Amino acid sequence: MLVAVYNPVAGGCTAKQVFEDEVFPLLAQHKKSQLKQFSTEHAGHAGALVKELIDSLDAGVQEITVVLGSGDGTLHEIINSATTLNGGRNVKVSIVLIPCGTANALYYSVFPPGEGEGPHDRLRSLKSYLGGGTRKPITVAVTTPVSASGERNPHPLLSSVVVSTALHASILYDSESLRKEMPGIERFKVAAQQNQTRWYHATAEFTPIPGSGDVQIYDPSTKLFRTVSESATKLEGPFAYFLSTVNVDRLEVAFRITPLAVSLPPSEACLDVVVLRPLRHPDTTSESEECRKEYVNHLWGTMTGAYRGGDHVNIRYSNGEAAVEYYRCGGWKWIPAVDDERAHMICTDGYITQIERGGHASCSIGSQVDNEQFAIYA
Ligand SMILES: Nc1ncnc2c1ncn2[C@@H]1O[C@H](COP(=O)(O)OP(=O)(O)OP(=O)(O)O)[C@@H](O)[C@H]1O
Repeated sequence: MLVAVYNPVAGGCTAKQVFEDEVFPLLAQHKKSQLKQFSTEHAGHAGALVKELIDSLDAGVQEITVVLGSGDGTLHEIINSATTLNGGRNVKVSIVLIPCGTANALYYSVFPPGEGEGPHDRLRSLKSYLGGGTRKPITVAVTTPVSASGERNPHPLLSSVVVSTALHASILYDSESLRKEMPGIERFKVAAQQNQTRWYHATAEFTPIPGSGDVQIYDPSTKLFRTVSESATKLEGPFAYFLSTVNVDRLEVAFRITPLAVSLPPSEACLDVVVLRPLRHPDTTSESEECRKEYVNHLWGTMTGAYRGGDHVNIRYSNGEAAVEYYRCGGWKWIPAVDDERAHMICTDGYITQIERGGHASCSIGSQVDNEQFAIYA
């Protein structure tokens, strides 16, 4: 089954126009105009629609192709509604992605614009599909909130781009209220400034990559990953930044936060995690107001490297230590300090979930079955 779904309010509200002017005419040229078409009417609609369509398929039909005009958030809704992990049928979902959102992290990671390239072609996934191109599996990260009594939430949250806490989760949380006045990526920058002196108290624990059986860290002196000892797989806060990605090396077209996902690709599905802990900086001697203010310069000095092609991963402090701790793992557990309210926020592809006080969140790479259910035409 082939369907078209677009979110008319994603990004700069361009999806309707893009579909009418570019997507539908190209589909018609390829004799594929007989498809069901939907414009989403409310948040959550895309996920409900695709789930309904899957449920209506004849028993023998094992695949649905969705020409999707949206950002990463609407794709996130579809994945979470359709996944077998949340009771969905085991039907393969192939996405033809038309980037109509604000950040479009997945699209720009799969189709990065070349250096000095002009306006970016937003029909590359569609052209791949029409030309019989490749279905690239979408690896999922599975995040489970766990209550104070140790009860795992029965509905895990799937992500196809990012799972984060700390600064990034705060940015996504605060930027949502700025969406109307700032439809573009500038709202993320405003929210970042609002949160730049906040640190997050928590403990993070990494679990091994399933195949290799180890947790790895990037070493800028060798420009390679190495195995970390078991005792070094547990990190104490405070944290400024804690973010893991799957499928992407960037969160916006020019913000390559996990560049090694592409430049040093892993041999199997895993999570790339970028961590910044202020007290690792040689000049940061305490958690005082003064140190927090001073650390803002170090924070942005490092993070802006993501806008320079991802060179933050090679920045080193005066003591030779890497500014960024860049891990590769099979999963992680985030245990917020009970009295740090903001440390209880988890962001999964832009959606914010609160961890129960006294509880924690665990995130792991999806199983082979989970990682084979969804794919994007690339
Ligand atoms: N008709 C609608 N009215 C209001 N909200 C909608 C409607 N249709 C979808 N949504 C919601 O719009 C939100 C934003 O969509 P989406 O994430 O695709 O775009 P974006 O946030 O602009 O882009 P990105 O995620 O790439 O930054 C989603 O949370 C989705 O649930």
